[in-house]
Amino acid sequence: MPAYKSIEWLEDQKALRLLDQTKIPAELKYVTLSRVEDIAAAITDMVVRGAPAIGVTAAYGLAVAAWQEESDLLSATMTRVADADAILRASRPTAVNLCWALDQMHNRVARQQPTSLVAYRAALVDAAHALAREDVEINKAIGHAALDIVPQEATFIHHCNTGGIATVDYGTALGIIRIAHEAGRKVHVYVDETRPRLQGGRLTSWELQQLGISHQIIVDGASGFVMKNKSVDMCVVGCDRVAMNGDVANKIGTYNLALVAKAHGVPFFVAAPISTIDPEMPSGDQIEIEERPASEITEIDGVKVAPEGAEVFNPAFDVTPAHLISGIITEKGIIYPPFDETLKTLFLSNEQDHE
Ligand SMILES: CSC[C@@H](O)[C@@H](O)C(=O)COP(=O)(O)O
Repeated sequence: MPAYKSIEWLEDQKALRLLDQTKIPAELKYVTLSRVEDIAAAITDMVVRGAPAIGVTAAYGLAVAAWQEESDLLSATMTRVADADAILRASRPTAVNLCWALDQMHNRVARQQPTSLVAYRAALVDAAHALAREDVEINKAIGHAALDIVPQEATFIHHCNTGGIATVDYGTALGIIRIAHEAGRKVHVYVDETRPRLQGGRLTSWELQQLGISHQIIVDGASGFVMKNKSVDMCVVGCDRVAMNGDVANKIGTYNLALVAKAHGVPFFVAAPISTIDPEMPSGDQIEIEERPASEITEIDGVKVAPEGAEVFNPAFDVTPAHLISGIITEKGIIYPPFDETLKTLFLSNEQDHE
């Protein structure tokens, strides 16, 4: 059992404790944050990362903001929380979970109709706890739904990091692998190292080690060779946003992996909590793709590896078109192409569940 918590509310300090993902695997280090500005910076700087994890972190960020307010006025605290919302919403653009979690916080707190500061702060903390709890349940449900398609002996290729640290626990795509392993399936994972931040080589490999799951790190460019020469049963990846036509935004390199999978006839599955379906996005073309600093590519651990002055284009995500996706695995089951109608139905049923 992993002995770490990705995200933890410290009730005595009214603060959020995050596992610092920039330090793994060298160190298991936590940061304690009691200012919303620091929480937003932790999201931007990827101290915490992974779509569900940043959603839940932002949710707790609102609770932190409510305690940061020094006046004992409900109205001033609500203004502080509204300001915090704007800061958190702008911390990373691609994962829809961030905005979804913030919207959920407001809806859930409003349903409580808190009339005192004490009740308002408590409602925020309770709503964030609920989102955190639900995240774990959703991930387990995704993993169990996938058992139907995971063979008794299963070899996966996995991209980026979608595990317990990218969520509150279990993970989405990595949760599928974990639950298959726990269910007694014989599992092996080829772990895309995932340039430039090495979420695979640093984080996924570390998580799989803790879980005792057989795996080998490969460079991103090796997936074609691996699919050609090894027997790969399926690719599983996570996602940051699902458009209504089934296009999916995920870590840069996911699209390449999907193309290679198509070329080799390897099924390509996306693990997606229903909260990642974005009704505002008709297709992947409208999804905002975050661009990150050049230094992520030109430097490794602070050491320059590119020529001085080299220009860089560093999109952090790409969009995999629906026609390359074999299925989307959600907490309510696996959906298959064409995705449009099923995505609409799933999204609406999820809305009703949260009313
Ligand atoms: C369960 S995590 C799903 C996605 O957020 C994950 O695949 C991913 O692309 C993470 O990107 P990152 O830039 O590391 O936050």
